[in-house]
Amino acid sequence: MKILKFGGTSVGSVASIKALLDIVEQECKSAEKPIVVLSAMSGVTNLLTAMAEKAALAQDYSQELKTIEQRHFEVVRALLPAAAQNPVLTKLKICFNELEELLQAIYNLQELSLQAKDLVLSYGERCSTLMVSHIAKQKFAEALFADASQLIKTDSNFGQARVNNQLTDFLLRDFYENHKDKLLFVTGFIASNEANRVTTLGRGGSDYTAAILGAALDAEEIQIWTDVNGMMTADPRMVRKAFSLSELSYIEAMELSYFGAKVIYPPTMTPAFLKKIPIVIRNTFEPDFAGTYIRHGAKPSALPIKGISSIDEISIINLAGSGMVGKAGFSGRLFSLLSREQINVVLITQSSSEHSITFAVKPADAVKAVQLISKEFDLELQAKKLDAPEVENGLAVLAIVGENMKRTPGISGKLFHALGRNGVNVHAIAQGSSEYNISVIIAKADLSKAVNAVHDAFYASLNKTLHIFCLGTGNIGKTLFKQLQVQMPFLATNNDLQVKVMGISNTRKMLLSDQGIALENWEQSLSEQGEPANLADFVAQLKAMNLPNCVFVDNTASPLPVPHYQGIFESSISVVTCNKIGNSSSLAQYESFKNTARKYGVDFYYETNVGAGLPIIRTLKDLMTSGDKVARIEAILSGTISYIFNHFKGDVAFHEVVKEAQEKGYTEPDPRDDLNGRDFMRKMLILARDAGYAFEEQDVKIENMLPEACLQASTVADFYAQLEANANYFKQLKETAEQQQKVLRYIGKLENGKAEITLQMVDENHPFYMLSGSDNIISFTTDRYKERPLVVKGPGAGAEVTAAGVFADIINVGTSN
Ligand SMILES: NC(=O)C1=CN([C@@H]2O[C@H](COP(=O)(O)OP(=O)(O)OC[C@H]3O[C@@H](n4cnc5c(N)ncnc54)[C@H](O)[C@@H]3O)[C@@H](O)[C@H]2O)C=CC1
Ligand SMILES: N[C@@H](CC=O)C(=O)O
Ligand code: NA
Repeated sequence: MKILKFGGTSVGSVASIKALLDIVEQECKSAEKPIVVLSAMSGVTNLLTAMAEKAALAQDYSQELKTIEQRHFEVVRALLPAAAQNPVLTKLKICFNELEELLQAIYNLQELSLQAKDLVLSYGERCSTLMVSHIAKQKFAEALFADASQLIKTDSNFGQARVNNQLTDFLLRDFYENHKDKLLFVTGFIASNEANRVTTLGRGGSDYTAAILGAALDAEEIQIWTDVNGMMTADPRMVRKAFSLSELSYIEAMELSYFGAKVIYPPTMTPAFLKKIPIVIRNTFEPDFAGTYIRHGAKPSALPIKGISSIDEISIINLAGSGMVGKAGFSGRLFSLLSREQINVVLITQSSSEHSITFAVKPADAVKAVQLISKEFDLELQAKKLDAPEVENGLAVLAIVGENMKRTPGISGKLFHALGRNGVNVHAIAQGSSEYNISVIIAKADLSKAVNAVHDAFYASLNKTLHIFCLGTGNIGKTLFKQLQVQMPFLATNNDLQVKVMGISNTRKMLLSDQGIALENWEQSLSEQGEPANLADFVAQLKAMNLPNCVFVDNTASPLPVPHYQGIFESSISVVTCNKIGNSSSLAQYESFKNTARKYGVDFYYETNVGAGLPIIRTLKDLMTSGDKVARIEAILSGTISYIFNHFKGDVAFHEVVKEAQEKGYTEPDPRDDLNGRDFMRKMLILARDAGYAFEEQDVKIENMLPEACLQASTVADFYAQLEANANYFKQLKETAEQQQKVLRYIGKLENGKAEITLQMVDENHPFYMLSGSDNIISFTTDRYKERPLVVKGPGAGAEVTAAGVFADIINVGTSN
């Protein structure tokens, strides 16, 4: 025989009751009839509580009473034929009249005892079960209403009564023996004490009723029918990727439901565990879904943890003082005091020196706990053997749960890495000695980010989500979006990575979306849904989203985003940038970015600052971190000038080649920055700094290759006009080189603590002679690459290769998370 328990949402509406009866009908096809246990209609227990509290304050509660009546009557009218309605409505009306009298008595006394409250609450289950059992009679003539307050016996701990198992088992077996032929509909949640006063089994106690029945009657299975697909890896309202678990052990289910996963009431597990009766959690609204099995000998899963649970509101109390050291009775006194006063301690941690204890309670209990402690330990406080208790509010608990944890090393490492990497500060840690649960206390504001980050860390096969925020939708920004869009399926399959663009801004518009922006039509979304751009707001909003695994991508050529990097790092967000301004401004700022990123455990990647996508920054970093010493760097690092010199041939005019370079996307947004050597200077400066030189801008000497009038041009149009006007100067330069069978090269050199960029004519013996297109070339002469330098060469400008470099940096953040 099976026990089928239906929760509040399953008896909450006409449609759900129909679904419930279909499920019961299906079960009735098996050899033995099931026993059905029901909760109150959803929301009714809350209404009953509110009414009782109002009555005790002599306030009007008639509206709530009317609502409860109407909800029951509506169901009866919808599900029973007219002729069958009256007897049921009458029975319900009698119940509501009794309830009203009871509330009137509370109103008159202006006093609400726990006993009276239990009696008020009992009407929820009694009315719903009475109603459903009568509706069921239409399908099953043998349907019978059974009031569990006559069958389950408890002590007099009203509100959370403890079951007298022996007597209860006896009564239940006896009742079942005599009613085996009936289809029993039993009230959940309620019981009675020795004096036959109604008691309740604690909030969510209908699950417990099902387990008590199951254990007493040796049921083959206890089914808990609810409105979700079983127990999930995390709260699906917080973690979109949470998924249903197919199987759990009793202990895992207990640990998961203790913190938050309110799918099953934790005490339910004990009777089922003792009798090894499987519990299965199923969804009334998706009856075909197999649900979650909680059973003895549950197969250990391949996953190191089963789930993540949380409590979103908690306070911690810190107790410290010399009086606690070695005092065996101290914790005993403390915790029996709290238990006596019904303060539930959620978690405890104690330092090994025994000098301090931290424990967590519900915020509503924190003040009371401090008062009780202050009174109980008055002497110790006065003698300064104990410091005044400290309360910290606004906290949450996150716990990872799983039996496999104790067999798998590195679990806590992974947990703390995910938290640290995302800037989640841990206030306290507790690990059960069972090692089924590691709990951390964190700020409530960080909970959602933390649960998502931890979920991503442990369920890697589900694809980790990298949240990116992009500034700049120009040449590079646009190309990056195209590349990302094409590559997304590959990343999901091969890198277990999902890249979501959460925000885009240019100088005109900005758009942030917590769902992510689809890259197929980002331009349309930005123009139609975007707000006027405001950089400070954009940064403030992306920080406030407090998402895990975040990257800020600066694809602008503007100085304005740069001052925000610092605060972005401090919010534990990585930065990827092709904008050279950040790293080539003051040395102090360059160092501060590096140090802050390191301090907050995030990445700062800027490969495209030098040589676009060519692996130059990375190569230098590898040389430096492996202890090599750079003796000399020689390089051509302006793709634009390289292109110009490679194409300034024959009759073509200089300014026309410059124009071509701009049209091909090699130049800076302002081509003057390339031709006046400024862009090259920035690259040399960044390289010098990465090679360990404390350089400022003026330490890189630039040999100017333009006539003065070109340098003085005040607009880009004027610049082109001046290039044209000085055509002869460039022509001469070219011809001089050609006459000597040489080519023009703009070459940077860093050696002996000096950096310079010079215009040179080189012959075919020079290693930089053979270049084409927008090629960059760099040679590193180091302690280890002494005889023959390490050379990197290839296209060093252009939207495709630059966006690809930014892309690779983003993925490197994703995979180092
Ligand atoms: N073109 C190339 O081959 C390479 C370019 N880079 C760098 O790439 C960066 C971008 O270059 P392009 O895409 O060609 O520039 P672009 O001028 O085409 O685009 C710049 C974008 O940044 C946006 N922007 C500017 N200031 C902004 C602000 N304060 N807030 C929000 N958005 C802002 C603009 O609206 C525009 O969408 C530059 O820093 C450049 O040095 C780096 C390596 C190679
Ligand atoms: N404008 C730059 C682009 C790469 O940084 C160049 O020409 O090299
Ligand atoms: Na590069």
